[in-house]
Amino acid sequence: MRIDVVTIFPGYLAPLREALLGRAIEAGLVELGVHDLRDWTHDVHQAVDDSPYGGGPGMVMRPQVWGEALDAVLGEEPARLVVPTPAGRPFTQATAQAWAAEERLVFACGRYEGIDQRVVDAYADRGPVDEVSIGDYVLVGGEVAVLVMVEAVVRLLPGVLGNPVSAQEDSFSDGLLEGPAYTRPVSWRGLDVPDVLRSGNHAAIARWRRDRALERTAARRPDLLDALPPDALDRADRAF
Ligand SMILES: CN1CCCC[C@@H]1Cn1ccc2ccc(-c3n[nH]c(N)c3C#N)cc21
Repeated sequence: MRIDVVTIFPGYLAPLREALLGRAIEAGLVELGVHDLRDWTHDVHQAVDDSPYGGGPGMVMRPQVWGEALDAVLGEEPARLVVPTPAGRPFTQATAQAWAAEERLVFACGRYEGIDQRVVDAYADRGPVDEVSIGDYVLVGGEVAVLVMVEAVVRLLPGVLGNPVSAQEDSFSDGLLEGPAYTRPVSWRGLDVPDVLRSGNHAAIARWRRDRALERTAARRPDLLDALPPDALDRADRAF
């Protein structure tokens, strides 16, 4: 997979070259290009924004600069263009799984009040464009959202995670939140690891973990339970 990111703050994306993602890049599993939007300005001030038509607070990012940048970065190769915005469709684990099958992702990081809408409209004729949000809160720009989305996608690529089973057993992968996890010591500050996890009874351990996941999901994210397909819960689950 090739990932390109266009931003006025390239340094914000430096964490993508650290740790797991950095190793994936070094292993050739991912190619990453980070591009400074101001490289496509032509004025001495390197202006990327202007006042909003219709008035209102703040500034809007200029379509001309974005058009030159995305024409250059996208080139003729097909790619999914992703534009983070609080007004976008929710980015979910299902989105990450779908995008993990893409050959190319290009992320356009907005700032100020956002990017002139005509940029999204113009590129919608050239390929898939997704306006997505990572959650119901307001950030200052798209860069942090790109860090989140790139990590969620790249970790799903074959060869990136040491233990591929992990990705299958994630929270959300089976529609439920993950239950609690424990490691040594068996007793810590008067708190003990649940006996079942030390029993060696794998069926009992699996049942206990499923029950804790159901319990946590019901308590914290009942919406996820409601969204499960009818056959997702077996008789033992329903008994819980
Ligand atoms: C605050 N300021 C005026 C109101 C509109 C947004 C703007 C800031 N801003 C500019 C570009 C940009 C991109 C993404 C996000 C963003 N916020 N929350 C999310 N879940 C996001 C995503 N994904 C915020 C952005």
